[in-house]
Amino acid sequence: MKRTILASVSILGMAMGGALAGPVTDADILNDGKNPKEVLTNGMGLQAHRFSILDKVNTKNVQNLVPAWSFSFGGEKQRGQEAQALVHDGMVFVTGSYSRLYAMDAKTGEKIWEYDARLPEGIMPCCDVINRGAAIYGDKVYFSTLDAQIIALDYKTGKVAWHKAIDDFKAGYSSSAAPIIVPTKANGALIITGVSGGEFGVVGRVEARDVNTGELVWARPTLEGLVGQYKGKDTTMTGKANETWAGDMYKTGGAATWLGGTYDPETHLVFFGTGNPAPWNSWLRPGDNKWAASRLAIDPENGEIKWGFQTTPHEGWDYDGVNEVVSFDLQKDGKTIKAGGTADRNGFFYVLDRTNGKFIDAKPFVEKITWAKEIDKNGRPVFNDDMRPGDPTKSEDGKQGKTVFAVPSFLGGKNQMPIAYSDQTKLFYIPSNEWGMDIHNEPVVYKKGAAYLGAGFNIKAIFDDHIGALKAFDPVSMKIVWQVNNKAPLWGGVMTTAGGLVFYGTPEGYLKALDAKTGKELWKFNVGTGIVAPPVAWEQDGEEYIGVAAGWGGAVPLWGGEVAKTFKGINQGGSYWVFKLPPKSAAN
Ligand SMILES: O=C(O)c1cc(C(=O)O)c2c(n1)C(=O)C(=O)c1cc(C(=O)O)[nH]c1-2
Ligand SMILES: [Ca+2]
Repeated sequence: MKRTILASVSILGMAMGGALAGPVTDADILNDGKNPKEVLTNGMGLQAHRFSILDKVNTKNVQNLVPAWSFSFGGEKQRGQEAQALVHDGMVFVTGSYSRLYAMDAKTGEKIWEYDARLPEGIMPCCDVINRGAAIYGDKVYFSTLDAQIIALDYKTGKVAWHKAIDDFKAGYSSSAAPIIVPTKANGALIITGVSGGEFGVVGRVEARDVNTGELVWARPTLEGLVGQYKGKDTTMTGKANETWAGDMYKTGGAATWLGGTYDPETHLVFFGTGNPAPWNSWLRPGDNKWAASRLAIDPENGEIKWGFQTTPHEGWDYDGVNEVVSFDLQKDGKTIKAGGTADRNGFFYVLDRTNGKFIDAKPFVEKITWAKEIDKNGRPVFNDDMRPGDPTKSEDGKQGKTVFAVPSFLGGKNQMPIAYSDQTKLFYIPSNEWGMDIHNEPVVYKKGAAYLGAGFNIKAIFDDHIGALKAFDPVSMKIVWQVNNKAPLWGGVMTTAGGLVFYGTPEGYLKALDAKTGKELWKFNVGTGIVAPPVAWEQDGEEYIGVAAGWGGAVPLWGGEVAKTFKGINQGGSYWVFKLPPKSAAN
């Protein structure tokens, strides 16, 4: 009897795409999200739905979920574990916050190998030691490090295949995002990454490298007035110099691409968001400051910009526009539109036509927004002028402009934690935060490798009972369908499944499962430290496994001002947790 069941499971497994052994191919990458035995991309599929087609764990049995294994990241000072894991060839790959990469046995959690990038003294990450995950292709697994390097390792042994510098960490560059793999016609599969360092006046860019050698194929600066590169030669300029920037300000203008990108095979476009323009003090840089606080669609063949959409022109509150563009089919007025959904740090959820960047709609996903009244029909915010921190040169001593209380705080309606889109409910699930800040501007001059803000701030709660709120958002009605509040700010990503579930973690240490239709809490488990990473699911020997990295940290404890003081009790750490249903007899 048992043999028959096993045999039928494996036949089904083959029909759905079995567990892959050996090198990861273009087809495997393009198929990610459709083969439940593998998780090959950040986003659980190139379009970043974070939707698992698995339904073995579902609304009826999720309350029985128990730990299968847990893995310690070991070492000292562990914290800020923001990475999404990858699963391939019976192995789980996850990056740790101190630029480490761990390979574990997917069934037992046993360590297979570990790689420590050994960070030098003097690195300058703005927002804690963090890393959001790896990429996998061929026989290699890839990740970038806080000292702005990118490293390829043999995925079976952890041996270094190549190692390249993205940029100079002493100039404020770092790297915190998971790279993405994109198959191209002209240059085969490319590994595409961004840069971090907007708080130090770096020059934001997206770049693509050869997966086999790490050689640079193209680079695309995000700041208007700078010239792109293709195979060592200059190409086109991004926009026109000084059209939306004054003087030379664009040369240290930020717009870092620090959250990484997504790729849409249907339009063959790579989408990257861009961070704050530098410095934060917006009085020093009159104009819209393109392409900071924007979304860019880039041609993966050569790095050309196909379209740009700026969410916060003349940004002045650190509303980085890096948030991921999730490609989805929008059913509206009897038509199917190739859309992109994105929950911006500025508190508005945008739906764009992803073929051309045309604005479709934007509505708030947080309860309160003060910096803008609304988004107009062209997609441009209608500013609340008295919510822009005052010009310091207009103050009595010229040193500190007027303080305003702006909502959301600079840590945003949403920050680094990725949203999910359910192919089943057609809803987006957004880990959001409701908070504000006192913010003022100060004079500042650019100095290489020094903080370049020209602002002071203090984040404060706006409601008594919650800061975090997980929202189910309908991109057709542009309304919130349900929300579940959380006392501490949510800082971990979301996964949704064909089992009708939404999984997410909280700083209080709970991994939770909700009913995707109603938001009803169906299960929770405390992992003993705050969760700031997105969960994943995969199938192993016919069972569904659910994994998440645990370890409180990231920007909230560092920059949370008054709010951070209330979370002193949450322990940091570093571990990977995996759950599954107990054997049939135990679960009834
Ligand atoms: O402008 C930038 O280059 C940049 C980079 C990063 C980063 O690399 O993590 C963050 C931010 N900005 C930022 O503004 C921010 O709030 C933030 C939070 C976090 C985090 O991981 O918790 N990173 C970053
Ligand atoms: Ca920033």
